[in-house]
Amino acid sequence: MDHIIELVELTKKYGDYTAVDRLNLKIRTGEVFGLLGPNGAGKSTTILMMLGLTEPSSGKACVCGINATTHPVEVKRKVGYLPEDVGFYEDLTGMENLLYTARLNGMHGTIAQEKASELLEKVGLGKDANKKAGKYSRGMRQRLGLADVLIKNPVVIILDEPTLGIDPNGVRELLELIQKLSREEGLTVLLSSHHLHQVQQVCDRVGLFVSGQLKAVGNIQELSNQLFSNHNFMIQVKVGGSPALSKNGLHTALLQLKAVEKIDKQTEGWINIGCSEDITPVIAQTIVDAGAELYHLSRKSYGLDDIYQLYFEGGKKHENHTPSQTNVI
Ligand SMILES: Nc1ncnc2c1ncn2[C@@H]1O[C@H](COP(=O)(O)OP(=O)(O)OP(=O)(O)O)[C@@H](O)[C@H]1O
Repeated sequence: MDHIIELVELTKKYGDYTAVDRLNLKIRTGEVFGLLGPNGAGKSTTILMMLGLTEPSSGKACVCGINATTHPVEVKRKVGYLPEDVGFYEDLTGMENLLYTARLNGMHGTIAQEKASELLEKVGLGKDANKKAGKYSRGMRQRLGLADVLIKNPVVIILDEPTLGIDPNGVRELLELIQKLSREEGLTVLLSSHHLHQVQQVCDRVGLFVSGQLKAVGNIQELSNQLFSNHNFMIQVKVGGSPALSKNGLHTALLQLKAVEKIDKQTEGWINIGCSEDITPVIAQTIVDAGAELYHLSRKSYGLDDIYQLYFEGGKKHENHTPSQTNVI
């Protein structure tokens, strides 16, 4: 099966309010997919529909080819779900909590013991296996949550804001662990978050959610191409020399280049040049030929920051937007 999750025109309304609006999305087997969007964008509602925990108003959500609304129990057997806040028996140890889940899933005796130990090692809690869950830090609880999800042998894991409230080191460790699990075990991971940097770090592809709608899907390069197709290459230069020359002669010379689509002059000699193709050497030559002094030249590419800003802070920013990621030539 190429696509392990398939959402077709998935919609959820609460009265007149549309929380999820005609969502179409296919997630490939084995990929780490990020649902990225601000609070209230509809990520959790989408996840609940995938798990069969809330009914869509229209459309459908299929996981492993199974309709989550009509066959929620079958879907739950395939999917491990780690909610924002995992509940554990605080007086039981990490190991005892895992054994409890194992028993609920029909796993007993030595097999359950071995599996629980293996998973605790895998999530980095080997040394803390016999510590009470109530004494675990937030990061440790999330890692125990991952082990708790994995003991059910799922093929898909869905993580809702897994890094919330964890310190930066813990976040890094958890994300590395999620990525490793996906690579080593062939697991499909769906991760919901509003932390763009975390999503960028760990996800193969990202879906951008805004007000219940999926605005764009792809890896960072694809998103960048979809959203900034007007100016595929932004070349930034800092020039000096005669003010008259840089104001008129150079501007005209640059605009005469076929690939140049837009020129934004900034202060202190900085100029952003939007181009349809990478003509970095030609721009350098044009500046020198125009008699200006070239102090800096770099090609910028759009990162998730720019993409996020475009959608979450309004389209107006797009026009004057300065990309954040710089490849200095
Ligand atoms: N049971 C409900 N009744 C009415 N409105 C709801 C209900 N559940 C969610 N909503 C609304 O639907 C919208 C989407 O909520 P949802 O929790 O899916 O967003 P989210 O992207 O997961 O946000 P967060 O990151 O804050 O969890 C929000 O405006 C929310 O208030």
